[in-house]
Amino acid sequence: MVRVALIAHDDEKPEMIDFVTAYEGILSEFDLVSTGTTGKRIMEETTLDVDRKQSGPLGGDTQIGALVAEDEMDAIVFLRDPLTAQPHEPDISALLRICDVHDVPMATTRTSAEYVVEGVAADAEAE
Ligand SMILES: O=C(CO)COP(=O)(O)O
Repeated sequence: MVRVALIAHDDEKPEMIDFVTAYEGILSEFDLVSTGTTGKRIMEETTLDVDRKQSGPLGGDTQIGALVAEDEMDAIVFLRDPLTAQPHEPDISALLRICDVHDVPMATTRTSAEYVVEGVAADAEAE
């Protein structure tokens, strides 16, 4: 099963909902994990089921980073707000870094999210 994390900062949550709605068919085949508020929104507004971790500022990015470190994630969609400083910036940087260390693809924009999700779906299909 393909394992994908879905994370969005507040300004990007509408974009995340739009993205997961458009890709609901593909994403419904995946094991999904999310930070707290993003996951709540996704479950309220789509039929997708996600494993909700803590909200980002309370450690959700760190929990997802731990899954990456344990080789339990195949891809991350992280729609970051590039224009607003976050109180938990060190946690966000740590998640980016651990994805680099383990070569786990991370998409930080809508278009890159489409490529990454389509790519991991195609890989799964080929296996
Ligand atoms: O802050 C976040 C990621 O850094 C997202 O957290 P929430 O999904 O709980 O809003």
